[in-house]
Amino acid sequence: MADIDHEKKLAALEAVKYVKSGMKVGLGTGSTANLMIQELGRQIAEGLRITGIPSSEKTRKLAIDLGIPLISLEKADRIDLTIDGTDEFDPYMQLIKGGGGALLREKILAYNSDLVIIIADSQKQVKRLGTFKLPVETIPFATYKIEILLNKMGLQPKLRQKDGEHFITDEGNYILDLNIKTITNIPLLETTLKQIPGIVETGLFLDIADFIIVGKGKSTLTLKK
Ligand SMILES: O=C[C@H](O)[C@H](O)[C@H](O)COP(=O)(O)O
Repeated sequence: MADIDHEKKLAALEAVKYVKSGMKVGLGTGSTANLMIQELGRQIAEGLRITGIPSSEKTRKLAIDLGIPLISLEKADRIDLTIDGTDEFDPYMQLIKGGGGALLREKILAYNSDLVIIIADSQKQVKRLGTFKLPVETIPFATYKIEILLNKMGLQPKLRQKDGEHFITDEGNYILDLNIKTITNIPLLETTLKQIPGIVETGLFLDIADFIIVGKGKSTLTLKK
C-alpha cells in the first residue's frame, strides 16, 4: 500500500473509534471515506449496530454492498456523527471539499451532525486554501451566466467535465471549479458566492470540522476545534 493510502487508512481507522453502537452516522464520500465505510462494514459484521446516512449515491451503493443499514436524512431526527474526507485543510481547520462532486449533500449532513470528523492524509494539509480548485455547485439553467460573472471576478471558472460530458451531481446540478489562489478573505468569498442566484453550494467548509484526523507516516494526529 502506498504511503498516502496507508495514511488514509490510519485516519479512517482512528475515526471509526468514535462510532458506538446505536449511533446514526453520516457517511462521507471519496477514497478516504470509503476506507472508513469498509471498516464500519467489517465491524457491523462483528456486531456493531449503527445506521448510516450516505452523502452520495456512490457511498450509498458501497454501504449497501457492505451490509450497512441506511436511513434517509428525513428519517434521522439527528445525526450523531459524520465522518468525511477533504481535499484541503488549513491550520484553522477550514476545508475545501467537493473534488468528487458530493459537496452539497456532504455539507447538509455535516450541518445536521452533532460531531463532524474529517479524515485526511498528510498531503491534504496546506498553509492556505486554494491550491485545490474550489468546487461550486450550480443549477444548470443559471450556469452560463454564473460563469461570466465569476470570470469577471477573476475566479477563472471551469465547468467540470466527465467522459466528455458535463459532470452532473447527485442533485442534477453542474460543478464550476474556481481558482481562489489570490483570495485572502475566504469567509467573504463564501458569502459573496452564496448570494449569487443559481449557486446552490460551495465546497468551502468553514468552521464545520470538529476534529481533523490526519494520517502522518505510521501514526495519526488529531486536530480539535
Ligand atoms: O466530493 C467529494 C468529497 O468532498 C471528498 O471528501 C473529497 O473530494 C476528498 O476525497 P478523497 O478522500 O478521495 O481525497
